[in-house]
Amino acid sequence: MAKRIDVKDLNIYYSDFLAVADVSVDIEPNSVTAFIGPSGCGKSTFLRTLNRMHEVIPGARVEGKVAMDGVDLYGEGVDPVAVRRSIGMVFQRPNPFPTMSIAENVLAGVRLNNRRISKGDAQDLVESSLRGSNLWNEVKDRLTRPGSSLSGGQQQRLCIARAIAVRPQVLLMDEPCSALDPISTLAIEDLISELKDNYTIVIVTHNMQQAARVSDRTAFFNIAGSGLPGRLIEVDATSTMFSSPREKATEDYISGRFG
Ligand SMILES: Nc1ncnc2c1ncn2[C@@H]1O[C@H](COP(=O)(O)OP(=O)(O)OP(=O)(O)O)[C@@H](O)[C@H]1O
Repeated sequence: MAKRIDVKDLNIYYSDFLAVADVSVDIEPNSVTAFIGPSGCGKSTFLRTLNRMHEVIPGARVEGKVAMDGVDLYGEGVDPVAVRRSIGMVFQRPNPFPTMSIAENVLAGVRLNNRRISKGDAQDLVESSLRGSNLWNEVKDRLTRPGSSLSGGQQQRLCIARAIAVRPQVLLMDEPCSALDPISTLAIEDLISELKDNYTIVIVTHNMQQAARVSDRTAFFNIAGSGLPGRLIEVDATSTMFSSPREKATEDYISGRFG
């Protein structure tokens, strides 16, 4: 079941460097939220705090609150591994395990979580996950071939299948199409629109047309200068952000005047 994420007064650090300051935003369930903004404003950094991937970097930490359906993800006793299981992530470059078979790639996250699974259940999970990522018809006859035998766009859909196989509630996508050709990009965008029936989706994108095409809400981040923290400038329905943003900086960015 898709869940909502509420962020309140979040400051994000790399050691002493305050990379992103004072973010408060609500991310609605069963919707696609796009993060846009110029390079270095902290979109990826902020995205990684939503499933506690940020703290994997030595010295990296946060102040403030990130809650999923009211539960503080940084609360005492919360297991970061469980957080990452319920909030999955898809990266910029498709990163299937190259020598592992297509089927085993889908199951990799499940196996990592030490879940025992019967052969029949594994087959069902492979099929449902690949159907969920719109890849089943293309690979059903070659599930034992290595992940690296697929095209870039297929590999990215394989990674999405791997992410949804662990049944997350939220999917974070960090520029998932930036390494893909236009056709594969459209396939992933169609898939994102379908996935929001079941998941809450957050996508970082440099492509404004993509944000306009796939997202329901858009959050614009900006940075006033190098060495200064990135900040969330405004967030609203995507149609509003692209037609009548409140802030001039948003309008300038969207209309290509900077960034
Ligand atoms: N591992 C890290 N260690 C230290 N500083 C980092 C690290 N990763 C990112 N930063 C810094 O944090 C700030 C935000 O970077 P981030 O990659 O989140 O921005 P971004 O908006 O996603 O950029 P881009 O659009 O170029 O991917 C930058 O100043 C960057 O140099």
